[in-house]
Amino acid sequence: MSEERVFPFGAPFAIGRVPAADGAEESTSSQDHGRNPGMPLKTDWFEEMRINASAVERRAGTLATRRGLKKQWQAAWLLKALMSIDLTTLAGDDTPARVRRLCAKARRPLRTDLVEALGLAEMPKVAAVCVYPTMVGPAVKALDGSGIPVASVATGFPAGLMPLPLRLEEIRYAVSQGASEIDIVITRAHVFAQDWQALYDEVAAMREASGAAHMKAILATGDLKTFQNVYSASMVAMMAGADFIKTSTGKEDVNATLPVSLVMVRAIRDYLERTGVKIGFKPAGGLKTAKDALAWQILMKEELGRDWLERDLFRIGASSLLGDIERHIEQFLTGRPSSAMRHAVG
Ligand SMILES: O=C[C@H](O)COP(=O)(O)O
Repeated sequence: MSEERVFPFGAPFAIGRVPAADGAEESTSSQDHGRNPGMPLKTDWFEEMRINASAVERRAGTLATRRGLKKQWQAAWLLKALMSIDLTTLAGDDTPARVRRLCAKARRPLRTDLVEALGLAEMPKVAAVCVYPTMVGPAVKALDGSGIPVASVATGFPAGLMPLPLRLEEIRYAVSQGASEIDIVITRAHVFAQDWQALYDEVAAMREASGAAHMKAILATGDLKTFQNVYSASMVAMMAGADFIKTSTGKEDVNATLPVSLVMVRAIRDYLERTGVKIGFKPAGGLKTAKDALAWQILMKEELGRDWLERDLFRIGASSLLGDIERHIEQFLTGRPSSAMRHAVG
């Protein structure tokens, strides 16, 4: 496979760059957008908001098709998606051995021959490894020296139905084990009761317990029932200091969907307009295909812009997406369909 076939726009892009949709390479150097300082609760920012559900569904439905990525850019976008993955294992039968295997994959998510064929100077890495609190220690050890952060779910994941002091203690435990990112779950009942003060107070307390660790707030949107609830919960989580808002635990009946993600990214856009603060977005749960990854990348770029293709503002939470991305990159490089059995599961 000649370099020209793979990169008709010229020299291979460097890690941390992604070609523009029109093919022009544009720098989007990774920058740390820092922490969300949060702000006092202002319910008037969302209580008056009316969301037109059919307009949301329509817009989400056209997003993935509106901007068909030119075939020659797809490998670059998929590589970018791979580098945005929070590679996850959150199963009752997780063991340190499984977590070590996952960390080995996080360090080397692509086969060496594919890395070479892409003309990359170094092995790309996933954005983070995401595990349960008791698996943080083994993950930190296995990732030592790699620069890959460990994210821990906490606060009684996935249901969140534990007393708040225990949920806060769980955060502190995960941080003490070396987690530098904490994925919290909100109390859904506060949303059903429209008790925004209670929701704000719990998320703010979780943010404080996270200390220097970046905090992602999982809204469990499949439980929240209405777009209105999703928008309001997004706003409250951001006001309370969440650095990222995340759709789902992967355990709800309905996990990440494009319409719900659209509502969340619009909330991020509104928050940015009002405060100047950039909040990250993490779709999670049920994202398994390269096509899914591209659809969410298009959503980010169309709705929020190029900065939200970088992993400091965009993550994909997934336990079984990497294999399909690797398969599609190989298919792109060879021009032939690649069999799933040639790739590691996950
Ligand atoms: O936070 C990440 C999710 O739990 C992953 O869900 P998944 O197993 O459906 O990919």
